[in-house]
Amino acid sequence: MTDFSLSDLEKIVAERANASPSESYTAKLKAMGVSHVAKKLGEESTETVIALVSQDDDRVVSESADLIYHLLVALNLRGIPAADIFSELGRRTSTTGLEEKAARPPDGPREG
Ligand SMILES: N=c1c2ncn([C@@H]3O[C@H](COP(=O)(O)OP(=O)(O)OP(=O)(O)O)[C@@H](O)[C@H]3O)c2ncn1[C@@H]1O[C@H](COP(=O)(O)O)[C@@H](O)[C@H]1O
Repeated sequence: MTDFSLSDLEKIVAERANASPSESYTAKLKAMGVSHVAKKLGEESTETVIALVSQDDDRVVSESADLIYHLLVALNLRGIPAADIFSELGRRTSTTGLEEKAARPPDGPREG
């Protein structure tokens, strides 16, 4: 068990994004731009899926950590605080997943 949180990692990412790309993987990702980070996020997603269906628990944990780290970097580059994601998840707890899905527009992001 650890009390390390996603907010802690978000702060580290925000700080390291301003470091030199030669010293920081986060800064290197930032220098490559949001499209590159989005591509990396897709790769990490695929690796997580593969781990979930065919690899051991340690690998699932490792790939999930890679995925979450890259998502936090992507959000940082877009200037979106992780708190916005937590707020949205919190808002959704007032309804069931099936009700929330039914209330979504046919396609595209939801408003508000
Ligand atoms: N949590 C992470 C983290 N998870 C994964 N990774 C990196 O993400 C990469 C994922 O592996 P891949 O094989 O997909 O990528 P790669 O081949 O190494 O990289 P590319 O050449 O494809 O860009 C690895 O280089 C990992 O080191 C992370 N890098 C950094 N962090 C956190 O960010 C902090 C700051 O790191 P720096 O920015 O490097 O100082 C660290 O102390 C950690 O807390």
